Amino acid sequence: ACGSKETTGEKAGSEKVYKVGVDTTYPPFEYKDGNEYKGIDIDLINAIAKNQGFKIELNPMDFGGIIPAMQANQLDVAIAGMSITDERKKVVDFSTPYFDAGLTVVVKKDNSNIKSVDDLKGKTVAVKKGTTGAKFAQDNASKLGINVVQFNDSPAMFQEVSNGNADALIEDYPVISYAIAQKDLGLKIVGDRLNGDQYGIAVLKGQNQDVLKKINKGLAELKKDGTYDKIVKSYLGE
Ligand SMILES: NC(=O)CC[C@H](N)C(=O)O
Repeated sequence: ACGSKETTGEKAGSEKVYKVGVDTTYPPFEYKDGNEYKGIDIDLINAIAKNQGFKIELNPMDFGGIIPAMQANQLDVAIAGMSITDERKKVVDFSTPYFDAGLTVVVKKDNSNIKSVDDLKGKTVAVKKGTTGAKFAQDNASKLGINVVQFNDSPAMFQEVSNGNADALIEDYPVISYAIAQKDLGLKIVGDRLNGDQYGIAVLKGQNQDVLKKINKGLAELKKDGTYDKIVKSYLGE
């Protein structure tokens, strides 16, 4: 009876709840269904936290705000269909890759002039702020001769092409193919994937290394025991 009560109290009171940044609207990776957040990323981070015994709290926001929020110490972790890039590696540390994505060009279904990225000369291309798609468009704007317009979220960007205000958009292949399969957006994918982006879970560079280790360990265990495949299949089918 010497001090055990105090120790227990301290431990319970100081348990860290990791703040996890997620994209607001990015099915099948994250989306709101009623009051509940769902998606591959949501199920995955919950399963990792359960497997490794840490607590999380979801913080949905526009994708472009996630890395700035990490830098302002408002988030500990991010899982947001975030592509692993060398540029981002200067400010965040990534987990091992957990999903193969890659960028693709999307146009209106009845557009027969744009068959690939090479047909975009003189066209207006919609992108989402802070994404690898936005970076691709900006980096290649003069080479491709495109006019780039930016949006805060994917649905707004899709809408811009659906309603004819922009000629094309750039989005991650699994996201736009899921969106097109879910409902008729009047859009189609053209050409080959522009790159081989892979998704990673991020922490601020040099920070939260303990939880990053747990994330990698949890990810490996969930891949081995079939949980990872089960989660992906529950959204994407076979
Ligand atoms: N949530 C997103 O829109 C992510 C887009 C892209 N994978 C990126 O990392 O920039």
